[in-house]
Amino acid sequence: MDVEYIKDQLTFHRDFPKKGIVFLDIFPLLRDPITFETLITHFVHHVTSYTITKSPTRKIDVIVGLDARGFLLGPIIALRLGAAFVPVRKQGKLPGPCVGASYEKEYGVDIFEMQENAIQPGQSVIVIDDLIATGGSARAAGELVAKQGGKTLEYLFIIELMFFRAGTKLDAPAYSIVQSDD
Ligand SMILES: O=P(O)(O)OC[C@H]1O[C@H](OP(=O)(O)OP(=O)(O)O)[C@H](O)[C@@H]1O
Ligand SMILES: Nc1ncnc2[nH]cnc12
Repeated sequence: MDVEYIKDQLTFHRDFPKKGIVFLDIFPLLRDPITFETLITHFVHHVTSYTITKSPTRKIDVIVGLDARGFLLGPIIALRLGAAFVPVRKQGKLPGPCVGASYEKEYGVDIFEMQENAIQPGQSVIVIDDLIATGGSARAAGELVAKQGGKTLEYLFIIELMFFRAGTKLDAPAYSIVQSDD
């Protein structure tokens, strides 16, 4: 029921940001407080009923959110779970020593960074973003978590675009509320 509710409000834009790309816009979900609440509750329920059982301490220590749309979801979920929130940002945006990882996306190449010691060795981590397309961003984020000694238990997304099903390998399972069929 909540899946259909969320799916109905996702919108697609052809040829954005460049020709040939069908851009998926999640912002309509955030415009409606009931939809936004449904979305967050869905993620929190998934984590508490499924993901947490895979953590040795039965606790999620860190939610990692990806620049920029992962920042809209990650801190809220972190607060609800009593976990830390750690941002992964595009290169040059975070102060102090950082660890980095490069990745290729649907429409370009980028470098992600995370502040050094933002994650402690052995901590249980969930990575969250709005969507997964090629999986390049998620894979780079997982690399940063691993570089700091963290353990990614799961990758969470609102929607998984078809490219991901074509075979990107991550070091932990990916969970998406909606599967795209375009
Ligand atoms: O699975 P991938 O092919 O890596 O693509 C998914 C990523 O692309 C989008 O972000 P984008 O890099 O466009 O940045 P933005 O959030 O700053 O718009 C999206 O929010 C994901 O982070
Ligand atoms: N098709 C798409 N729509 C929205 N964000 C994206 N990020 C990468 N591919 C995307």
